[in-house]
Amino acid sequence: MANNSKEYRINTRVVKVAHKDGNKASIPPIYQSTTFKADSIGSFSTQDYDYTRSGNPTRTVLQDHLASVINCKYVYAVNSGMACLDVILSNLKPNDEVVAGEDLYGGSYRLLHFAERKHNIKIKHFDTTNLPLMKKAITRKTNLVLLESPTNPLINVVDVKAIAAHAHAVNPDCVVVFDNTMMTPLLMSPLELGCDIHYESATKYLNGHHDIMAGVLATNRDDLAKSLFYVINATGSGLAPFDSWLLIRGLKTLSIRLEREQQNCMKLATFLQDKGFTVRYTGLKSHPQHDLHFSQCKGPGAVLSFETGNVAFSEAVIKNCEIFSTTVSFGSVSSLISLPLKMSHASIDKKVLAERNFPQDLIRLCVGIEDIQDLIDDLDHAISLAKREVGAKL
Ligand SMILES: Cc1ncc(COP(=O)(O)O)c(C=O)c1O
Ligand SMILES: N[C@@H](CCSC[C@H](N)C(=O)O)C(=O)O
Repeated sequence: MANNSKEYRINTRVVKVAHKDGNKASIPPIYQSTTFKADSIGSFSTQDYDYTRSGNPTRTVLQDHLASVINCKYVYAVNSGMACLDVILSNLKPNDEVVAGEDLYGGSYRLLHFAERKHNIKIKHFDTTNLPLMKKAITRKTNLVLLESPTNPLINVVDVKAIAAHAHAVNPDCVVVFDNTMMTPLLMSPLELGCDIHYESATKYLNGHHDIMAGVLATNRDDLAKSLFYVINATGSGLAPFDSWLLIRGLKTLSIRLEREQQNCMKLATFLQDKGFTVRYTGLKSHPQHDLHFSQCKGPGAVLSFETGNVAFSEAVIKNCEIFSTTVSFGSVSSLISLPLKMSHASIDKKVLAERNFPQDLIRLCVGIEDIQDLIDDLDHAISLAKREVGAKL
């Protein structure tokens, strides 16, 4: 895969989309075509494009662009973040063992256990923040390790370098996979920390406008690239041309969006902490893994969660917000608020959530680019109304 602008810094690479167009269009054209003509029957098998499931020029521009942003050898764009994990799991064999976090995004948890039931894969969950425990859990029998950091929505931080190094030391064939949805390539480089596959839901920050579903898989390993592409082509999960084009467009503003979202998020975290709530955000010095986070990331991201101590109160805060809309997802220019237990993480069995002490009152904020004073006023107003409605002494 071409990596044309490696010499530039990431904030430039994210804007500079390399492409060749016969008409010198400044923006890459959308090849809204499922098929491509063969010069002759003989040339069919050697031409770059024959059928969009196998490859499409707009998707190629996106993938090359992302390879430049991520600074890696191979990128594949697929039709959702979950499709990334599905493609990865499709390469496992019956009885293969997966070690994953117990604090994973709800949809990832659901897909892992679907694969366990359907393909007879063994899934083991551990507290990934506990390094000695992880070192015991990952053995020579472990075929795949799945990590997320900071986790969604508990904002727990994982020592990625140490876990990847251990996994490869005990089993050189173990594939270490990292879900980088919360950080993006701008804030974290999982491949440089020793992971074999970096994937993320491009539905979130990479696109940034909540108008497409997409996923991105990145690797430097030739063997893994081959097996990932095999599944994408065989199953048809490659990203459609128009969505690829929209993602190219969205990506160009990633760096300024993220900068503003992080500034806003930091101010909201401080505001909520000053109000007396228990805030989970790596940008706060009070986060127990603040230093570990900043040893592997360039910023805190723009998702925080906080506990109020009272489920009814949390629900009332959410209901009374006006700018923060009650919506799942994150990474968009607009701010969102949600109750993970009943929304983004509702796909995890209630019993499992209870066993893991998942806070029922946990509110998640996904911070956008609006005026910070309006965001603070919106939350402040919602908190005041909630106090009146629920009568909580907070
Ligand atoms: C951390 C994380 N990974 C993966 C996904 C899945 O992405 P998608 O919704 O694009 O399938 C999500 C959210 O949906 C997520 O929050
Ligand atoms: N109904 C959806 C819920 C998606 S949650 C999306 C996002 N990852 C988040 O954390 O908000 C489902 O069943 O997957």
